Amino acid sequence: PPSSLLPPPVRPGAPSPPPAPPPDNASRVEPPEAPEQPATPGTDGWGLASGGGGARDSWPRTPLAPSDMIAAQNALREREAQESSTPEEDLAGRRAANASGERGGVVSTPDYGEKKLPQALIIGVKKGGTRALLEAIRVHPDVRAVGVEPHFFDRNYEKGLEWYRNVMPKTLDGQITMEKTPSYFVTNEAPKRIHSMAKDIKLIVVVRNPITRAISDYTQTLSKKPEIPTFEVLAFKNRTLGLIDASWSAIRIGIYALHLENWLQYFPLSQILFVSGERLIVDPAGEMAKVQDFLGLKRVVTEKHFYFNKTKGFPCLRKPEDSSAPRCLGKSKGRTHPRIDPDVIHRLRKFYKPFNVMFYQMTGQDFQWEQEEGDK
Ligand SMILES: Nc1ncnc2c1ncn2[C@@H]1O[C@H](COP(=O)(O)OS(=O)(=O)O)[C@@H](OP(=O)(O)O)[C@H]1O
Repeated sequence: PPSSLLPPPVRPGAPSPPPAPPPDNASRVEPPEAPEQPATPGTDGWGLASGGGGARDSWPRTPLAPSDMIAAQNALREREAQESSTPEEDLAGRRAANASGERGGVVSTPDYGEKKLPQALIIGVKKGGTRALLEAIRVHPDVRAVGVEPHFFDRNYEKGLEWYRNVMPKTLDGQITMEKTPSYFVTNEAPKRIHSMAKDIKLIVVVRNPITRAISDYTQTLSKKPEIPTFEVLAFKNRTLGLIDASWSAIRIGIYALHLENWLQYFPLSQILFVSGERLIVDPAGEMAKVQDFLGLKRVVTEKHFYFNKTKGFPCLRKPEDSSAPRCLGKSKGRTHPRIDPDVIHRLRKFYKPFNVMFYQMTGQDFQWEQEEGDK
């Protein structure tokens, strides 16, 4: 199997506990609740939440790398751990949406009901399109989702299930509670922990061409830390020999077959939905139909909820007539990727191909990444 081609993953040390997230602060619907689990004093509580899959949660580099590389990589990792994928950063026009007390075209339910543990999770992948998916599915009146990433099963697990439940929005009978934390997909302990909470939970993974995903991941880091080495430098253990550094998290996260193997020890394939990150952009309604079917929901989110915003280059959620606020994701999505040396792309294609093929076999879905240019 492809995993035998890889160096064994190095287990990271226990991460330091991050600040506690506030309750559903992304609910665009209801008036804010009094925080039962306030953010740690002196921190912003949320701004430091990872965009998911940062190296801290997964795969530090091997000690074989030269020391200067390790220093650069450590710096990188620290920065990745500080990446944010909060709705504040991701969503344009959220305040306006809040002010109008409206929720993606669906009139909100007031703050009734009770907080429940999630019945469905978006577990990955980082930079796959997870924010777009969450924002689209929460338009559905039978879905309530926490907008921020709770990172319960990777960083906050010791806080316990009651803490986790408190992070969730209140739901009415029949509504599904959801959250997204893209780093779960690459967290070794996550499947076991999630299984012990709810073995019938539904899991959603948004996957994207691993090469594009890696470049997107790198671009995010670069935007915060312009002095990091080039993608080409970080991608190789030995460029002359063409040896890809599979321990760099940007590369490692894209070895989907490897991570999936871990999930399949605990969950049947039928409990996992794989959403194409590429199709989520070109046919959001089509992908949302699959998501709603998988969740056992009526197909409420359809073509009429989306329009293609040419300026952004992405689909955005349509607003109801009485509101002018845009519902496109913010500027942290759709950053311009740096141009990567075509030889490096070529080498990465060769590297990922066996893993991609294995992933297609495991899932029974062909995501057609071999047909793509590489970085799109
Ligand atoms: N509708 C819409 N609007 C904007 N962006 C969209 C959309 N659908 C998918 N995408 C793609 O989502 C990519 C970011 O993925 P994530 O939201 O999973 O990132 S994160 O892990 O939460 O940081 C982001 O990656 P980059 O383009 O590389 O920034 C987008 O390509």
